[in-house]
Amino acid sequence: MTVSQHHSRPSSSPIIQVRGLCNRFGSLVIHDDLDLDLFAGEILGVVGGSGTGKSVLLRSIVGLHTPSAGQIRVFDVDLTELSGSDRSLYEQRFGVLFQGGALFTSLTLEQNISLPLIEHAGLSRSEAAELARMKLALTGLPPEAALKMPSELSGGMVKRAALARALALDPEILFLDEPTAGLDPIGAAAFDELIVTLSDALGLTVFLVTHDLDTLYASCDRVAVLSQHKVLVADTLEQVAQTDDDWIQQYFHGPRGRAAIAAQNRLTEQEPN
Ligand SMILES: Nc1ncnc2c1ncn2[C@@H]1O[C@H](COP(=O)(O)OP(=O)(O)OP(=O)(O)O)[C@@H](O)[C@H]1O
Repeated sequence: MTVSQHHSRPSSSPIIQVRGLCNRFGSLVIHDDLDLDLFAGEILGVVGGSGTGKSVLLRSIVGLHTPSAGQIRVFDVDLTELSGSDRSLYEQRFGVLFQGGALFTSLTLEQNISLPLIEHAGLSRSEAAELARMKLALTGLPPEAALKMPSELSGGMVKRAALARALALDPEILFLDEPTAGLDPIGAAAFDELIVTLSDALGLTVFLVTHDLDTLYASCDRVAVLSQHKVLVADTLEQVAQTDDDWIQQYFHGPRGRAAIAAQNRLTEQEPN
């Protein structure tokens, strides 16, 4: 059984519905009438060539970028129509892991994770510290990591700490922007597995922007491909890989694609029946 087969299949109710999304920067059109659904409980991998607007899509959904046009319905509410304070109540149900982790370099890991708990959940310093240590343990970090500064950690540990911070406020939807970028293959595989385990254990829905084919094979229930300013296809890996599109064919069936499929097949063969 592969890691992804451990994961439950998506339910039928979309938790996020993006409709007619348009994003332009001056004369540069990024998204034009883009539609996308994210289903409760699924891990959706979002891929596409460089500059196709994967990060802009993520930032539009989580409220860090105001789209040029379109609707973003989350939990059945159109976030683009809400005022700032109403919107931020919904946004607290999101956890976001940015590229590079974005931890405060002058704070220990425990302080980094305590911060949102003190600011948004109104916890005392000691309550927040206790919960922060629990979140760090959840992401597989040893207890002594709590008092370390980000600069004292390996890249993989920084990612785990940033994930712990994204999970601080018990989000329902986790957004990950290139979570395995910069990790070695072993660290990346361990991080993929952690995402699947946490998604299952915590009932998280995951929106995962990646270039990493191994991540798609190991973690994702569905894959959405951004191309020609839209979501060209959003389906299971097997279906997407068969789509008649130049970029998709090169991506899935080029040398790296073939290597990822071969690695996945070897994993499947090694598993006990
Ligand atoms: N605030 C901004 N102002 C102007 N242009 C922007 C802004 N944000 C993004 N862009 C442009 O929008 C395009 C899409 O950017 P985005 O970062 O979403 O691409 P991506 O698909 O995530 O790319 P990559 O895979 O390289 O990370 C790029 O051409 C980028 O330069």
